[in-house]
Amino acid sequence: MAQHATIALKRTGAKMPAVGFGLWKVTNSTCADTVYNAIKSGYRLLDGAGDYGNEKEAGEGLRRAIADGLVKREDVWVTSKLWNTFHAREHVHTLAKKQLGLWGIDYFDLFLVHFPISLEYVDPSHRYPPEWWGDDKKVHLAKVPFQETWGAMEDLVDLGMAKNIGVSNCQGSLLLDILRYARYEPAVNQIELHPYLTQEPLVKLCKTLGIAITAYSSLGPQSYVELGADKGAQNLMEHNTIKSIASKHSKTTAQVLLRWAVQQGLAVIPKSNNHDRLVLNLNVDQFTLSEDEEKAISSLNINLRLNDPADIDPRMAIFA
Ligand SMILES: NC(=O)C1=CN([C@@H]2O[C@H](COP(=O)(O)OP(=O)(O)OC[C@H]3O[C@@H](n4cnc5c(N)ncnc54)[C@H](OP(=O)(O)O)[C@@H]3O)[C@@H](O)[C@H]2O)C=CC1
Ligand SMILES: O=C1CO[C@H](CO)[C@@H](O)[C@@H]1O
Repeated sequence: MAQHATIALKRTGAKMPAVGFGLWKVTNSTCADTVYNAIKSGYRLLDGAGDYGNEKEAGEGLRRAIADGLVKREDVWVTSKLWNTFHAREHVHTLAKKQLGLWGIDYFDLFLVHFPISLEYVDPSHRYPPEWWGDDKKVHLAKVPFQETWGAMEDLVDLGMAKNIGVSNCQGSLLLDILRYARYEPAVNQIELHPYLTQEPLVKLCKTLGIAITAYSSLGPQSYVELGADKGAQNLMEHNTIKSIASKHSKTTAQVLLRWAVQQGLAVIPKSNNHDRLVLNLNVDQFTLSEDEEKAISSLNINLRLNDPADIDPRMAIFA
């Protein structure tokens, strides 16, 4: 099996695979098989979260791959995330334990605070997977200081439940604030990043601080609703700039978009329910974009954010 690129994390030196498999919207009924086949095809990182609602099925696929001798537990990097309703100190440990139980494993390679937004606690025995909204379909903000949540995340490291901890959807100012009090600095910031949202200042800051970046939604807008048509956006996989670069390298447009991120030293976690696409997405190591090609892709930036919690409730504005 070909060796794929990895990114060394600062505190532990752990090598995180640069291309992983994203689990959001991976269909529950096929998730175990999809994960098994992803591992069989060479994926060594799975990116889950409490609210994706498929941790049990993903764990089944992983454990079947281990039982069949395809991999050992230590060969597969499992990332998961703490949902916004569980930020209070007393809930972090309980939820991490529950999520590990669903996966059927005893540690996460990386556990992330999913959003720097705390919502009112909802008992997981009442509703799991968790959501943005309460029973009344309204968002209920809570006031848990991030320092409290981070302290509880650090305890997970001490307890051996998470080998690395990090954040997601965090702006530079919050990262700098966390560094004031962290015993364990965030290893990773998982953020939306694609040619329409290149996030250059944040990428630069994370590089300076030694915080690795995982880019999500690397393929850009997928549906009409997400297109940002008012900003002139279109499906990036159909964009002429990407198409002409892809044809020069005899690659798919998706591979070019993923390569563009990986070549910047970022990790990516593409998701696909389709086996052929899943296989193609992993194979972005065998070609290099020229500097001009990289620049042409980066110049498509229009600061188009597809995943902004403020779209759900304006009080959740976390991006400048
Ligand atoms: N931390 C966070 O807040 C967030 C994290 N994430 C993580 O990032 C992962 C990836 O992000 P996501 O937003 O799902 O977006 P992606 O950019 O990975 O994929 C978007 C869509 O593109 C389609 N697709 C995938 N590969 C190809 C291909 N080669 N050619 C054509 N179409 C393709 C897929 O549909 P199909 O299945 O039909 O192939 C998929 O639904 C998530 O699964 C999740 O793990 C995502 C959003 C937020
Ligand atoms: O990661 C995810 C993708 O984005 C969604 C919308 O904000 C989140 O709910 C989900 O957790």
